[in-house]
Amino acid sequence: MNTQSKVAVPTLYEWAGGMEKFESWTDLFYQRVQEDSVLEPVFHGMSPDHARHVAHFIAEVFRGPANYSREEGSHYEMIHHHLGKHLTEVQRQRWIGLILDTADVVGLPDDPEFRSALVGYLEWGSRLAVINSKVDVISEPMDAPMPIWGWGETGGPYIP
Ligand code: HEM
Repeated sequence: MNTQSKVAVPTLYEWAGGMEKFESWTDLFYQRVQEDSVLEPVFHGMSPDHARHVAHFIAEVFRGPANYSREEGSHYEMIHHHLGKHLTEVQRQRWIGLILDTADVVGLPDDPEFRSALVGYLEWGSRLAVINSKVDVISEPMDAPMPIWGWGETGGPYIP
């Protein structure tokens, strides 16, 4: 019997393991970026807060606490960071490959439902980052809301 409907469905943030998990993920990812020949030039000289801000951004999108939008930026500002960077598809694919590999290294959940949602979000967000990097002005309003991501159509969380 499928008992899923009788239990509260966790958010992606909760299922991932909370803020420490997001922070350890992006910390290690941006350390590895600095050793990657394709990505190092893209992120050369990035702010020491970069990894933490990206962790807080994704955690908030996954329905975690609003650290990013309360203290560190907004959806509009996040887009602004990508403007005029002229990111390429080769760089995006390396970014996706490395961040997913790092998800395995730090032990983010690897069940099919979570990974489907994670990959869906990273594909969506990274493609928008590339699109935004080709323009110099943002078409979104300054008060554009943060995106919200959920389990999607897979019906998660995965129950073995
Ligand atoms: C889901 C996908 C993505 C998210 C959520 C995201 C999020 C962010 C955030 C929050 C910042 C601001 C960091 C800060 O405040 O210091 C930022 C900056 C930046 N991102 Fe992304 N990003 C994504 C994809 C990408 C991709 C695919 C690339 C390149 C391949 C990229 C390149 C950059 C660069 C170059 C900056 C500016 C770094 C600097 O301050 O020098 N981003 N991103």
